[in-house]
Amino acid sequence: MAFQPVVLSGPSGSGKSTLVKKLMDEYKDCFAFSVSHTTRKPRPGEEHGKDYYFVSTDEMKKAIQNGEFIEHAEFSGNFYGTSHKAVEDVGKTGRICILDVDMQGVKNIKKTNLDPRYIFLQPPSMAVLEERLRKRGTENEESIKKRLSAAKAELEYASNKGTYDHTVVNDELEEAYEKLKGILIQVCMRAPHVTGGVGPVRLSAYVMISVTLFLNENVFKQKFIQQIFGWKT
Ligand SMILES: Nc1ncnc2c1ncn2[C@@H]1O[C@H](COP(=O)(O)OP(=O)(O)OP(=O)(O)O)[C@@H](O)[C@H]1O
Repeated sequence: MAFQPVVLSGPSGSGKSTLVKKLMDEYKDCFAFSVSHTTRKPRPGEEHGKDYYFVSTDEMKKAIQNGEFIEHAEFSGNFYGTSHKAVEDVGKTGRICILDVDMQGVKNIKKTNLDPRYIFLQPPSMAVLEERLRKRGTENEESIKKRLSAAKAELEYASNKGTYDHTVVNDELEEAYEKLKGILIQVCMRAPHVTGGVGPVRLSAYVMISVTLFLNENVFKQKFIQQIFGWKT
């Protein structure tokens, strides 16, 4: 059984990398990024097939024409893309594939038959977003302005009903993280939301999920569920 991939999107500075890092640190066997293709040259230490699939521009263009990519983009003269196969490969390992993409990536994915769960990470306000981007210290003034203006468009797009399956407001980091985990449990279960339940509801949900996952031999996902439900192994 392959799990539904998860698309995590949100303005630059909304906290996507921060939350995904927390998730991967805590549940490294449950989630993975797909390996992207790029036409840029490998940097020292980067491995083909692990960090990226390094391909020539000709190969990349052909693959794009063949419809092999879920989404692709060009940045400073190089192509980058996520192939259908790369996402399928993650699914085959029994992990949930996380795609961290911008609004354009979401629009492109919506044109494919990937059928992921779409999660929007929303900053508490534009003022907080600006403050976080400034504090991060990675952008110059021009880049901050560009990101804030893109953020407005992203928020507007996200406000259209049905664009995203879930919205997580990243105000308090721990709260946002817990909410994200609750959504991911739903992806694991492909069943209605149960994390808000207490006592017997949580227990029966836990038993149901465990049996399902056991039958599917996804033992490490049982661990994920156990940890999330507070039953440490
Ligand atoms: N809940 C939070 N409270 C305070 N600071 C936060 C919170 N979440 C993230 N941050 C900080 O905000 C900054 C932006 O977060 P992060 O780099 O994860 O965003 P991003 O969405 O991955 O951005 P980009 O798309 O540009 O990669 C980081 O410095 C991070 O430490």
